[in-house]
Amino acid sequence: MEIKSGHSSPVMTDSPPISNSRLTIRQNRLPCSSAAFSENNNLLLTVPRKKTGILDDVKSCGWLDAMKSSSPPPAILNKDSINSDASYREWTLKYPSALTSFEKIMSFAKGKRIALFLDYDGTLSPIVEEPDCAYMSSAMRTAVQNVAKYFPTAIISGRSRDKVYEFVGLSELYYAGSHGMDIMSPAGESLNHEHLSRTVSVNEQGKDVNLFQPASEFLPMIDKVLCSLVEITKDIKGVKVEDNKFCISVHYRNVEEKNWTLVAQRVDYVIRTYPKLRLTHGRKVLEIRPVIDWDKGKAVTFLLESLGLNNCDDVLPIYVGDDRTDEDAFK
Ligand SMILES: O=P(O)(O)OC[C@H]1O[C@H](O[C@H]2O[C@H](CO)[C@@H](O)[C@H](O)[C@H]2O)[C@H](O)[C@@H](O)[C@@H]1O
Repeated sequence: MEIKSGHSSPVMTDSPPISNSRLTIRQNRLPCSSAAFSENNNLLLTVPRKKTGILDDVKSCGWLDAMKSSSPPPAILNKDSINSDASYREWTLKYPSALTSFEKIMSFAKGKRIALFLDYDGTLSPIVEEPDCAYMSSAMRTAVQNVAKYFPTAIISGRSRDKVYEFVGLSELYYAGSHGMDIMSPAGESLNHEHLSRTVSVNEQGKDVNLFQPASEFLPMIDKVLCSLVEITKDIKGVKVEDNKFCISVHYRNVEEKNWTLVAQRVDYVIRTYPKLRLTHGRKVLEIRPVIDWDKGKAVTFLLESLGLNNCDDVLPIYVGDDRTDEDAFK
């Protein structure tokens, strides 16, 4: 995709966002050398550091626990075991499924204009071992296509926008990749925002589309970190480092559990030298992204404002998602 013209940047901030700050890392710069690292795997344990990085959490087990619990084991996904799991039952009382109140939602939606926001992984596609194979079914694609005939519909994903577009393949949708940091309108639709400006680009079919990329200045840094992460994790079997354009995913789903600490240590080693990057945690994945005041929730608000659907009593935005990063949008 080729950028045709540039406009001013959106507001950015160096302060960590309120949400998702649980894994924010702020540490002193240290030289990063993968050669030195691979010569001595214990190097990290000998480097003095401030008590704010993931390594400290790993040492005190908190991080490892978080890594273990970041995706429920298959047993808990079984219907019978869900019913017999007391803590899960208790949780569902506090957070009941929207589907059990479907009639209520339908009557609430009556006469309202709906805007639909959909997460991709775990929502439109099943969670699978290999991230590159998380295909959505054609039945799901048809359902999304049908709903988009009636309501503005957007996919909001942690993946790169290109990748999620490749999976979904519907040109009539809005796409927000990289956890909302890369927003694209369908051809012929604009992203009109009162305060934030967008760029005009050309899509694969040669048609004009609008882009909004609040983290574009971080691209060179992200590219550098991507290379370092690939290099520093290459000897850990099962690690996959995924380029999500404005953010990076380090997958450990296929890594032996005994090596999870090692994955955390290596990621910490690279990231600690970049105070402008932060770390969040998804389903068996560590996600590295720029410290800007932007997330899936901000992307949803931006789209509602661009569509002229904010602050209207007759608008019902609906967000469907399954992961921690979706909580920013639920809020
Ligand atoms: O915001 P999303 O669309 O939900 O994307 C979040 C991450 O999803 C992908 O990883 C997850 O799904 C994979 C495929 O099922 C699975 O193998 C992995 O363990 C999950 O974490 C994607 O690969 C990441 O880049 C996204 O950030």
